[in-house]
Amino acid sequence: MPALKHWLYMKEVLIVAEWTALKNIDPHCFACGQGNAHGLHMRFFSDGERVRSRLIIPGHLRGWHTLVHGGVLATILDEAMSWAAIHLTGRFILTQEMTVRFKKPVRIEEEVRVESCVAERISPRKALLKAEIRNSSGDICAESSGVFALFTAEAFTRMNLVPENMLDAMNQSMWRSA
Ligand SMILES: CCCCCCCCCCCCCC(=O)SCCNC(=O)CCNC(=O)[C@H](O)C(C)(C)COP(=O)(O)OP(=O)(O)OC[C@H]1O[C@@H](n2cnc3c(N)ncnc32)[C@H](O)[C@@H]1OP(=O)(O)O
Repeated sequence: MPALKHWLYMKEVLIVAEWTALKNIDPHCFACGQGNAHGLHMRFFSDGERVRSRLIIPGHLRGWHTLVHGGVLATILDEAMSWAAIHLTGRFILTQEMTVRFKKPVRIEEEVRVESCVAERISPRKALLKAEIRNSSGDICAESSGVFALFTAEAFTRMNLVPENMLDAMNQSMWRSA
């Protein structure tokens, strides 16, 4: 294989290897459920330090005219921080608090990219997450930070939020790649 072709091939292999698709658990989740007819159908990828997703926000989620509703952007940020919290800390999570800064309008039907990471492991039970949404020009349109409560599988079971059989299934597959 000529050197340039080989280099491009290796680059592609590395890029694919760098960002691994994360396994989806709940098909009904508004943000990541692939079976939710009204949802955002987000799919997530991780490089081990960050989590990211690309999506086109459907027209029915608009606020003003062709602009995406701010609450929808907050949901996207919350979801991205949640997946980062789960995958990068290896814990079940609940969003405890979050702040959002809306910096530029986002248009419906435009591709956006969201990226998130753990900014600080505050304690064994708490982490600070950050996320940002960029438009197709690469501008940061919204950014967030949030405190997430972290739970072991046993502690999350005690919270009684998700049926135990579903939690078991999640616990077995959540930390693996798709
Ligand atoms: C594949 C991966 C993806 C999978 C798909 C899913 C996608 C993701 C879905 C994304 C969805 C998006 C995300 C969403 O939208 S999550 C939905 C939105 N968020 C919520 O509903 C959170 C509601 N808030 C609370 O429940 C509390 O405020 C929390 C729990 C967050 C903090 O409460 P706080 O800090 O004020 O604590 P406390 O002093 O009151 O404690 C009371 C008791 O609670 C227990 N307790 C509390 N914290 C922990 C802990 N960390 N480990 C173990 N136990 C814990 C413990 O018994 C404690 O008593 P003690 O024993 O300490 O004395």
